[in-house]
Amino acid sequence: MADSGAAAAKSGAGEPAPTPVAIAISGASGRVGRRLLALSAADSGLRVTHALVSRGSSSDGEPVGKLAPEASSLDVRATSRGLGSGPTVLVDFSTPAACVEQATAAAELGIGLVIGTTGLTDADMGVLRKLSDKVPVLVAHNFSLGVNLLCRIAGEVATALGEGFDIEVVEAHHNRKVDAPSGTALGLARAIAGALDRDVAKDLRCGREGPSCKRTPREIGMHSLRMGSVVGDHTAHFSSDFERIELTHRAQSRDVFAAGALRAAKWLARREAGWYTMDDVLFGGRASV
Ligand SMILES: NC(=O)C1=CN([C@@H]2O[C@H](COP(=O)(O)OP(=O)(O)OC[C@H]3O[C@@H](n4cnc5c(N)ncnc54)[C@H](OP(=O)(O)O)[C@@H]3O)[C@@H](O)[C@H]2O)C=CC1
Ligand SMILES: O=C(O)C1=N[C@H](C(=O)O)C[C@H](O)C1
Repeated sequence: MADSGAAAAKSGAGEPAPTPVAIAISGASGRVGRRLLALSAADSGLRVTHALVSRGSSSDGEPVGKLAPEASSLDVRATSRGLGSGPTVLVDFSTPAACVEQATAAAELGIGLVIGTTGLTDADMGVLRKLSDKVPVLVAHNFSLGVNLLCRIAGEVATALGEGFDIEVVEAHHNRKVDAPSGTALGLARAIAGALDRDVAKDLRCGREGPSCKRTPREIGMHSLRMGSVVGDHTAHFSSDFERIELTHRAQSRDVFAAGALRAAKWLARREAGWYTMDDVLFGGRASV
């Protein structure tokens, strides 16, 4: 590991350094996957055992240093051959289909799951829920502290304002993002809907078009912008006829997602089988901030 010397020094004379948590990264060749490799290589509390890529990936067989130069010290090659024994936790930032496939295989081996992939269907979520009978599973639409705080605050603002405010969520992302609305925007809408006793299945309205699309009082509007290299912006708008509140989070670097997911992996490595969220990691599962 890159700073194992520093870790030994930190642990104090005579104290053995804690055993690093062994992780596999799925989606290792992706935008987030590469940052996961880079940050884990610099973390003496982690050991990367596998860097999973798709069958047919141009990265298959490459040393991980080719995917992220900061990970050149790791003696690991990207592989499409799946997991063997070794990792305690699988960290997945891939595609919905790959996520379900890799997670199912990992759970068979008793490996815990940290899932960052968005665009999962209800059926996909059902599969992951079932896997949590066997292994610890943590699914998060966003691993940043700020977004998880934003969701809580937005729920509290919605409760305090009550009815009478129009609510619209606007998200912006880079032009390579495949799913819309973002998982985070959906999570934000769910937090607001929960606070107001609304139901996203009925009250969420994605976009508006046409001659008769006047908003209804209960609807939560949702709008997705795709442009350039935006890492991830989310705003919840609350507006009456007289005043407006806008709660905004802007991610400035993908490292905020990668660092949050690695923190979650270390936390999950010590947990029993079950279903967990970032609330458990960041706020100890407390109901309010
Ligand atoms: N929860 C959060 O905080 C965040 C979630 N995300 C989500 O994470 C996901 C990935 O995002 P991003 O990194 O930008 O996307 P990318 O498209 O850059 O990366 C996804 C990677 O998955 C790989 N992949 C495809 N199939 C498989 C497979 N069977 N096994 C392993 N890897 C596979 C692909 O490449 P290859 O073919 O080379 O394997 C690709 O590199 C998205 O759903 C995104 O919305 C993104 C940011 C933050
Ligand atoms: O695809 C992305 O990039 C992101 N996806 C996540 C989402 O869908 O919410 C999180 C983040 O906003 C970046």
